[in-house]
Amino acid sequence: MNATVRKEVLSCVRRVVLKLGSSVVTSKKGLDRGIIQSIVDDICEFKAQGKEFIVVSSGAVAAGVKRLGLKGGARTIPQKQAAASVGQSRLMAAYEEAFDRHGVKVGQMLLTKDDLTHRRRYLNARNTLTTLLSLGVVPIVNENDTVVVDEIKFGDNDNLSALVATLADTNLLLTLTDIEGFMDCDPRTNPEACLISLVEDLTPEIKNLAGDTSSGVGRGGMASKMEAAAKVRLSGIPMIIACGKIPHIVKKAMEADLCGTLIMPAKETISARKHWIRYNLEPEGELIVDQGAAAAITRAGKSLLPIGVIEVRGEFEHGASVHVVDTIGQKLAVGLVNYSSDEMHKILGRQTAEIDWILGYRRNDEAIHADNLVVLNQSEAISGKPFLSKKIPNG
Ligand SMILES: Nc1ncnc2c1ncn2[C@@H]1O[C@H](COP(=O)(O)OP(=O)(O)O)[C@@H](O)[C@H]1O
Ligand SMILES: N[C@@H](CCC(=O)OP(=O)(O)O)C(=O)O
Repeated sequence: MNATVRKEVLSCVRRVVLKLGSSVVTSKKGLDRGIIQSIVDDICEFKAQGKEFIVVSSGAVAAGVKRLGLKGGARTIPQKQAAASVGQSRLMAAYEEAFDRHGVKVGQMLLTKDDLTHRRRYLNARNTLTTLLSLGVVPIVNENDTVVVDEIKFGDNDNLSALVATLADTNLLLTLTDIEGFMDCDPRTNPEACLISLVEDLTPEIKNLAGDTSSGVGRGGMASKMEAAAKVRLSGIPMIIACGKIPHIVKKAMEADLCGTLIMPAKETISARKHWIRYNLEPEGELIVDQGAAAAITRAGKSLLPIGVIEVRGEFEHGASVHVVDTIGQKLAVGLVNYSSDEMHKILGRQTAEIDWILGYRRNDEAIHADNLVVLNQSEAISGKPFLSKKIPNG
């Protein structure tokens, strides 16, 4: 069953985001050029067959720390940024050299969270990525650590790779780390840990099995890989988490070998635009809605009308992202609101036909149009099934 599912999922893969963790591309001595070369060799084999790859590579900070000889690592934010600056150019040089052996060109793309929040910049990033791919170039992506501080970071490259996978319309997110795959507990603290080789439905129970990092160089651990999985599966993209230290792991994973963990796409997916609304924007306020409106948007897929809104929280402009919340405080949806918070205060609870004479104009009939509204936990709510995972001890 597991083998059949893998073959089926991988048979239609054309474009891949390959995420390489710091623990894969670096060792205690700094950048691990041997590993990088062998992964690049595998990529080029598939590239020659017409498959496209985008590499999201961590390792700049870890490589920079070594290069700068910072004993005890980069402690402060400026130190991390300095290390990233030094390490990033070394990282790129290693990829240049490795791909050059195959006559393949690479292009660097350093992104910040802001780049993927603003719609125009998001679309620009998409154009650049697809143009690079059409020119046969392998884009090497990383977060632009030198200009961002913790509050405005993606935080980790797992989440960044998931956003890139959706942005670039890929068919697989292949994440290589320092561990066999996703296990039922952290193998570093529990030697009894078993590999979960197939995850069909990413329920909260499954996600809770993932812990933080203990590698010393990684960020986010398995928990951020599960966040990434939740993001890509909602775009219909499967994810494989496997160990980057295993020889020819890219080849094995792409050829449906039973390595690592395969996380299946959700049965109900959302469009790339709705995905952007849900995962790339930071909600700036809340609209509290009555029971009727809650049912209309969550069960019937309707727009949110001003009449169903009973309270407005926060200050926002029209076009901002806001949460839609029910009367017991549950976040039901997120969407782009057609009126500012000041306007919403005036029109809440009122009929659409009244908007004109209350405001003197009517921008839209809806507070949030259904096209700009994303119901949260959609896949779980719709499938309503208990989770099912297949466990194969150590393989
Ligand atoms: N349930 C789990 N299964 C596997 N690994 C886990 C789990 N929970 C926590 N981890 C930790 O996650 C680490 C991998 O994440 P991380 O160190 O961030 O790697 P990377 O640098 O590749 O992103 C593993 O080394 C392991 O210690
Ligand atoms: N942008 C950072 C990587 C941050 C990160 O997420 O690291 P990892 O958990 O190893 O993927 C760097 O290049 O060092």
